[in-house]
Amino acid sequence: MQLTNLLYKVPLQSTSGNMSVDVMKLTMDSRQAGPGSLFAAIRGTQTDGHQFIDKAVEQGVTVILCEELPDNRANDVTYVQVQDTSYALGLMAANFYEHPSQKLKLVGVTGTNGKTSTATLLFRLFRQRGYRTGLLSTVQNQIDETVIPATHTTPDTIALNELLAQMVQRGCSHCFMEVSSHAMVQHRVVGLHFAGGIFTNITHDHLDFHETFDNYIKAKKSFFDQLPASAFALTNLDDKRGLVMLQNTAARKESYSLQTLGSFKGRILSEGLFGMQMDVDGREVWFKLTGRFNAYNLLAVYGAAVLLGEDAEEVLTQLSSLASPPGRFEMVISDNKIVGIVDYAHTPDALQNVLETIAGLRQGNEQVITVVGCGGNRDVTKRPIMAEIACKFSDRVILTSDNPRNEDPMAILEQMQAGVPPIHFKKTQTIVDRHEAIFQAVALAGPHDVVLVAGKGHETYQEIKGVKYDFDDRQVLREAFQQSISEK
Ligand SMILES: CC(=O)N[C@H]1[C@@H](OP(=O)(O)OP(=O)(O)OC[C@H]2O[C@@H](n3ccc(=O)[nH]c3=O)[C@H](O)[C@@H]2O)O[C@H](CO)[C@@H](O)[C@@H]1O[C@H](C)C(=O)N[C@@H](C)C(=O)N[C@H](CCC(=O)O)C(=O)O
Ligand SMILES: Nc1ncnc2c1ncn2[C@@H]1O[C@H](COP(=O)(O)OP(=O)(O)OP(=O)(O)O)[C@@H](O)[C@H]1O
Repeated sequence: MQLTNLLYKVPLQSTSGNMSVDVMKLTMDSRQAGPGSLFAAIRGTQTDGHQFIDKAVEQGVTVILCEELPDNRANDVTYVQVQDTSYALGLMAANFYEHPSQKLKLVGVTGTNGKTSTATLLFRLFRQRGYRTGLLSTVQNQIDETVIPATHTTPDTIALNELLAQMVQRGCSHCFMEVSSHAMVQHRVVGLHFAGGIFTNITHDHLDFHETFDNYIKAKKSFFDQLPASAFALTNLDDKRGLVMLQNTAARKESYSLQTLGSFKGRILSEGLFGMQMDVDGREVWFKLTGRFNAYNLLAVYGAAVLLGEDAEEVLTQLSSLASPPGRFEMVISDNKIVGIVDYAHTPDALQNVLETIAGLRQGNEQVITVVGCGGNRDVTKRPIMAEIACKFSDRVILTSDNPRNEDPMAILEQMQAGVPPIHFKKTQTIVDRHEAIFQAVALAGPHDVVLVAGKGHETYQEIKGVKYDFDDRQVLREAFQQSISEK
């Protein structure tokens, strides 16, 4: 695409060099730059892309997009200076891929918890209704039946537009995507045309990146601020910040609630480990998913589908047959009836929700045994809080490693231990090795007891010092169940 076309609607500060050059590729990584490509220099969290401009030029790059022009400029390279490279790159990526988001009904889901569940349920529902559909989520990206591994919750702006373009090419009519707060701050969705936005909830998370809760709220809200008037903005009225999210949106304001009068209303009538009965806008429906948090997700999915023009009754019938997304309250039951639950709860709020849900489903005096850890190189403030929550709602707790990444696993566990109240010391154990921790939890369990393995959900690896080792909580649980049965 000719550079001038690529720069359509991009606010420029200055340019130098040939503006009629053809750009065949966009990249924000100098290592990927070469002849025919445009290298966007982005100031990141670890380093400043401007430092790699010379490298990109050495490799024969055609265009440099930057905030600060280098002193020594190459004659055969075009330089485009903008105020904010990430923002400009967002607009350019949409231009480059010819605005795929305008050719789809694109719905974004944002919030601390429930994004993957809500987006995945929408994706499955729309596929079941016969639409070719796309999904961009933490667990995986998908174009109809084709699975494409995901590296981020929200891909970078180039990858994102490319994926949307592939969806259009494959005849998709809808795409459901997660919009993380990181994506908003880094302008990953700038230039996209959304048909709708959904807010799930906001609680303590990612303060390592946003620094204050206020900044985190602002990042989430900015998604709704940028929605067009033609879109819907569907919020959770039961969340304290539900209405704040919609304060400045141009989109049509819609809401859902389990407690008050929203555009879409739900009520849990009864629930068990294997499903729940709800009243949704006056219709009684049985869902395979359980727990109050899933009631919110289902209501958001139902509301969004209706706002996209689908028939309410048909939507509810089809939703009732859908199962949980991978690693979200996923059950593994042993032959001797120990109930294993693998859940991606890696925030204090999610952990509390899952444990409260389990407590609500208890029928007798079954024990709840929780195995939980916290990731390394991420928000440290949640570590003691998660340990405290685990203790408050469980009969036995095993603190263990999550993805320690580059941190010392024992140091993370010490920070978690600091949150264990003295009255709970006796029921708490620390086992660094996650495999051993899960085996120990199963060894402590009897029939009908619940072993909750929290934090890693669908992940099939454990990341230790830059290496991803094979590790799947569901698989380890199955092995532990087998061993416990052969020993008894
Ligand atoms: C904190 C964060 O969001 N980081 C993302 C960011 O990296 P960064 O800002 O640290 O980049 P950097 O390493 O400082 O480099 C700055 C620039 O120099 C460039 N560079 C660097 C080296 C070089 O030799 N040449 C070169 O050009 C880099 O390509 C980059 O453009 O930009 C990179 C390129 O898009 C992302 O891959 C990276 O995601 C990292 C891997 C990450 O872990 N992100 C997580 C925190 C994230 O985004 N999470 C949210 C979900 C959160 C949730 O809800 O759970 C997500 O949407 O996935
Ligand atoms: N609506 C909800 N409210 C609160 N907790 C939820 C909700 N939905 C799911 N959860 C809990 O949060 C965990 C993560 O759910 P989910 O993956 O859907 O959220 P997410 O927002 O996509 O998080 P991430 O981007 O980190 O994957 C689940 O395993 C469950 O414990």
